[in-house]
Amino acid sequence: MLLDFDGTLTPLVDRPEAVELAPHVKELLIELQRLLTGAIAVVSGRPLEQLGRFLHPFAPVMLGQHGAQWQDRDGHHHTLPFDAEALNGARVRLAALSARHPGLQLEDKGASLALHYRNVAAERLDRALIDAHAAIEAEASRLGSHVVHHGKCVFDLRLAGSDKGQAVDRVMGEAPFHGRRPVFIGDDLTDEDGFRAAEARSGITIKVGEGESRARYRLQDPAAVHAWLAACLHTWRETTH
Ligand SMILES: O=P(O)(O)OC[C@H]1O[C@H](O[C@H]2O[C@H](CO)[C@@H](O)[C@H](O)[C@H]2O)[C@H](O)[C@@H](O)[C@@H]1O
Repeated sequence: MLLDFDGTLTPLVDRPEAVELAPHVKELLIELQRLLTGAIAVVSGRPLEQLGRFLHPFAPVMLGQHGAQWQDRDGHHHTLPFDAEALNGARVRLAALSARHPGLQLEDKGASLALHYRNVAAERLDRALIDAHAAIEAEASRLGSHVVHHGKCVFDLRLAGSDKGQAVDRVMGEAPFHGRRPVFIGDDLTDEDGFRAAEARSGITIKVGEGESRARYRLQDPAAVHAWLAACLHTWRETTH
């Protein structure tokens, strides 16, 4: 079971730090983890440290920053290499830009940066989008190590060289996932790579919400995801007794 986080496990909220996973959903996920003998992973654009905090005490296999960060069997975190000093330059310039645009928020993810525009007022949005897009593309060209990904009300300056498809391959190559059929659930463009990789392994793919997708199935929103997971848990419990 491979789950995206924002927009899939949790509803989207105004600020990245304001997200919360309800205690009953954590309990559900912990139960699923037990039943699936550990074969449950969260594959997210967020950094691992954040994910660990938001999910606690649920502690699944985690892949962060769209696959550029992962945990090994001993729980150690790994990140694709990048030039921290060069990224710091980008961080300083993008922070200055966000200070000039009310509502524009810079998220520092360690190895990647995101410019969120969900809270920019409608009358300022066009200008903010033009400036934010130009600035973040310029930083991607300067760095060479990063690419721009346009997510939900966000420009993500993420590490190149990996995506959620590679994250799925990484997870599925190891126990306890190896040899099982993946189920990938996600809501955003970045999850399409995960769907492709899951399909290649005859997996089940579920898109959350509206919009074009290569996924085979559809759930309306995170509440529907929770209900579906609860139904799976119920059925699997019945069949394993
Ligand atoms: O791959 P995901 O787990 O879906 O992460 C994608 C991005 O999610 C977060 O941003 C999104 O959710 C925020 C909180 O609901 C919302 O305010 C924002 O507009 C969304 O884009 C996160 O902050 C990013 O770092 C992730 O890349």
